[in-house]
Amino acid sequence: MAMLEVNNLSIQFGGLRAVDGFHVSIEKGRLYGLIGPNGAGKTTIFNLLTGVYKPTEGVIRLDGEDITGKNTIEINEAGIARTFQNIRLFGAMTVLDNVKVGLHNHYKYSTLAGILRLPSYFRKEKEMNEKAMELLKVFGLDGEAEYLASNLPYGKQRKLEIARAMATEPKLLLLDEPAAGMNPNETAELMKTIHFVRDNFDMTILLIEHDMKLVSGICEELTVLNFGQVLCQGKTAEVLSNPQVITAYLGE
Ligand SMILES: Nc1ncnc2c1ncn2[C@@H]1O[C@H](COP(=O)(O)OP(=O)(O)OP(=O)(O)O)[C@@H](O)[C@H]1O
Repeated sequence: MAMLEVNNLSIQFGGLRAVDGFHVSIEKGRLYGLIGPNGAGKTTIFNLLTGVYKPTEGVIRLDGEDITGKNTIEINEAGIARTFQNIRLFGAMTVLDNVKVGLHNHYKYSTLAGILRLPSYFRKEKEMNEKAMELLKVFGLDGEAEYLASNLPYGKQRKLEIARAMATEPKLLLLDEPAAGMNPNETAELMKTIHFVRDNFDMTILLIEHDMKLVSGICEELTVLNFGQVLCQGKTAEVLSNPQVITAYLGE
């Protein structure tokens, strides 16, 4: 069974059909790319998959569960986590606290226990600190745990965003243009991080990216989107040599 199965997904904004009959099937553990020209509908698809928008038509299944029409919190709990085109960290919070925000789905204590500082509150806080530090270690950020997130260099902020998404223990990780604004060294480091996440967490990853070096370097399969519709789908090398794809996207 596919980890993500999408059929006939569509959304209309006024007269514009921004996503039109989108379909994809992504196996567990796959590193999958979604590419296409500006305005093709890629981010709108992420917004549909994460419940920001409700589709006009279509079905979304995650690991066999129909999640169509659920809200963002329900979808995160069902197992989809994402990062954004423009990094959205809590800049005034520490690196550690940013990861702990992601852990809150799994570590719940009552408001009363929090206000009264009951033993159960301290126990959960200690567990969360340990778990968050473990994750930061995995991402090589444990040395900066007490830094303010906004003080990290750009490449590390991206890593932290991925670490925070991973703290929610997702089944599917969505990365929206993770290499945007990165220099070549940062992009190379990011490619290692994405591979590492896939291999170590057995994670299924769907990413939107314009950097073709990253796309051809790490994506095993691709969907090319054009004017909201699937133009081409399949193994990366085959898709990138497809004449229609070269005309619509790569040759621009
Ligand atoms: N909330 C909205 N209301 C109206 N139109 C929208 C809305 N969100 C997106 N669109 C339109 O839908 C189309 C697809 O936009 P989207 O941001 O998904 O493209 P994209 O492929 O992610 O582009 P880029 O590569 O530039 O990020 C665009 O024409 C955009 O203007």
